Amino acid sequence: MATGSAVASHDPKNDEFNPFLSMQDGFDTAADFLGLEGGVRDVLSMPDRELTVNVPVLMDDGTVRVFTGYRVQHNTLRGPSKGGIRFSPDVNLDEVRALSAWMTWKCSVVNVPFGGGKGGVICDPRTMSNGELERLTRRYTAAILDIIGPDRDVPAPDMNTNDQTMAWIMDTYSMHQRKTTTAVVTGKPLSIGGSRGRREATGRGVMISANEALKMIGKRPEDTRVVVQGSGNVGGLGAMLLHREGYKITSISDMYGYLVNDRGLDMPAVLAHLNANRTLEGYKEAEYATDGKAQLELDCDALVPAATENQITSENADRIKAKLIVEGANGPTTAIASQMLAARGVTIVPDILANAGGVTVSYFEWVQDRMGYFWTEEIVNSRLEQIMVTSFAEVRETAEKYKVDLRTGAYILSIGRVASVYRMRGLFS
Ligand SMILES: NC(=O)C1=CN([C@@H]2O[C@H](COP(=O)(O)OP(=O)(O)OC[C@H]3O[C@@H](n4cnc5c(N)ncnc54)[C@H](O)[C@@H]3O)[C@@H](O)[C@H]2O)C=CC1
Ligand SMILES: O=C(O)CCC(=O)C(=O)O
Repeated sequence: MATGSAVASHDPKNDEFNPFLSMQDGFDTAADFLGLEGGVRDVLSMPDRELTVNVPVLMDDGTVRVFTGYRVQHNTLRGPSKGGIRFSPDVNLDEVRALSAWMTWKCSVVNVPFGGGKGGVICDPRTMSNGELERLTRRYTAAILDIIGPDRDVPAPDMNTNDQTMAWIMDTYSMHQRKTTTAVVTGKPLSIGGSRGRREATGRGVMISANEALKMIGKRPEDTRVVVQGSGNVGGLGAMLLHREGYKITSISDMYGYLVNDRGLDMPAVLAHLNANRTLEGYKEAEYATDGKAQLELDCDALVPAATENQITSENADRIKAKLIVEGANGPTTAIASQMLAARGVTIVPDILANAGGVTVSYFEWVQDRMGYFWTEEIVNSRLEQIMVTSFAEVRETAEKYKVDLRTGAYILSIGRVASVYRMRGLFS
């Protein structure tokens, strides 16, 4: 069997920015600490299954365009694969492979009974109408239909997809099954089997992780100035919840620019402005700037990258001023940058822990759909808090035991759990 590195496109100049290689760097380090034997190591370092589809979509102007999409299932040892679907012009197979592997480790860190999967479609949703997005979503769903399902692989929202996208997926799948099957996706609208609390869950998990990290480094939310990159589901709602908790959000961005106010932003007002205008620009109570890269280097106590991969790299790691980074996005810090920051004593709460609130409440949604019995928001939030706090403590204990940073601790904990299931189930021979 080939090793995982054989599947990643290898280009020495761009290796730092290949998310799959970044993921493998963390995997290899943890596998060395765990002394993982060859066969288990090989099988866990590469995806179980990769599906590429090219789907024709009727555009509003009467033409037909073909869109390429992927669904990668990294691992199903602990349960059905689980993970979001993103729509973006930057989607590529190595990215989806990395994201699917991170889902395996994430589900294992928070100990929910899923493996990891991820999907993506190369498209620019900003230039597409609602009708075009619906037709694309339905054709993509039909193309991956054979490999998804409540007991196989359960998609969810990610960048540029939302509860409406999940409703279309659920409906398309259900039409083909000839029965309503709500548990095929999570992150759905409440009226069709969504869970209370799922929309805010990833941001809530980021907030809980920040609270736990502050306890660890001996700081209080009121004394913590936070810069947030991204103002979508994770960044926007995460910033709102941090603000409510007493943190001072001094800057927030979207893909076009960022706001700064050293006295702290009024987050409800910022999000109301963003909802009304689709841009942060024009918000009166803060400065607005467009050089997004400079935002990450602003003076602050904590940085929450909640947009996309490869934002903190060997290029800017030395100029990052934050002493705490809570990774809302998947893979925002490259492996090299992570080492540079660790050497400077910066604490990083890694993505597979910090943003695991989303998949945790997705798990709750899947359970509720299968029971046909729905929980109150208080129950969802308190169970989420319990899982996040326990997982943080377990990652911290593992990191202390092996004398490593939190990222390596999280990888050791999660890969160790998956490997033990692998040994318990036995090899198919
Ligand atoms: N939605 C979810 O439940 C989860 C999402 N994530 C991860 O969190 C990240 C963000 O996802 P969502 O908030 O769901 O996406 P989203 O589409 O709701 O929001 C993305 C935000 O990032 C901004 N953005 C995109 N590229 C940027 C750039 N280069 N610089 C600055 N801002 C940029 C966009 O303008 C937008 O504000 C992704 O890495 C995703 O994989 C992780 C766990 C769960
Ligand atoms: O809610 C889920 O199932 C997965 C969300 C996701 O894609 C992620 O955690 O990166």
